Amino acid sequence: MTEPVLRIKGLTAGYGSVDVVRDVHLEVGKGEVVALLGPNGAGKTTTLRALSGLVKVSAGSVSMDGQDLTGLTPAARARRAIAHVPDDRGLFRGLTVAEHLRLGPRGERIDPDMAYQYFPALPAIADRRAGVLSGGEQQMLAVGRALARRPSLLVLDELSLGLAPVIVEQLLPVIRTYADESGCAVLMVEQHVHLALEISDRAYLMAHGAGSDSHDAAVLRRDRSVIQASYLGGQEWTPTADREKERDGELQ
Ligand SMILES: Nc1ncnc2c1ncn2[C@@H]1O[C@H](COP(=O)(O)OP(=O)(O)OP(=O)(O)O)[C@@H](O)[C@H]1O
Repeated sequence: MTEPVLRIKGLTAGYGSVDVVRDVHLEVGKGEVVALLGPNGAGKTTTLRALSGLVKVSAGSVSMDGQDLTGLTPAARARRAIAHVPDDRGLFRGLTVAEHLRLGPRGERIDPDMAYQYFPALPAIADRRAGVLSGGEQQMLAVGRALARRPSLLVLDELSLGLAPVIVEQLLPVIRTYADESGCAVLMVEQHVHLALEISDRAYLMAHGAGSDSHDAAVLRRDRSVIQASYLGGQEWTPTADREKERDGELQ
């Protein structure tokens, strides 16, 4: 079997002396889009931050292309072509779009054309400062900036935060296309479960700091019981989009 781009084994991590993520196992292959799903506080963001070296890991390992990243700083991991788009987007309000697309850790290749290719709306606003952009424009810039680094692993934390669903519906397919065309491995945390599963190959479900086995996204799209159990401990759960359709009488 070919080595996955990202392999997380038995990851236990947290803040101070408290581990909030325990024994999480996860893999993402070349060109795969994998969703990490789960309710608030499940430990999804902590898992992403741990793999990028931003949170203390007390057990387990994170490896990329078979190489253990333990002990590497976040900057060193970024040089290994991990691009992490945090949930606050990580932009500088006073810098323009073009300036953001020239930025990169020292010695790292930056290719603004990648950002402009995947987000054709960006060139027209290249001279605008990030602070005056709409939420959707900011998110295009945040993701575009990550793509400009030509990552092997793209880590996305709640792209949809603060965005209208219609904007999310436009953004997420770009991620799928990018993974297909570039071979980049994508790990994404997303609260819009329904939309995330539309573009994902597989998903892992987290609850109370623990992970799950991998689930095929197509199966989860058809059978919601697994997700229901993960999110609400068995309470009824329906994706927002489907709730709207149900209200409109489209679903039984
Ligand atoms: N900086 C921090 N210091 C201490 N505890 C934290 C810190 N950040 C998060 N936590 C705690 O760790 C647990 C997991 O949080 P995390 O943000 O990883 O969950 P999540 O699944 O991403 O949730 P959400 O979907 O709400 O963002 C929570 O109980 C949270 O309160």
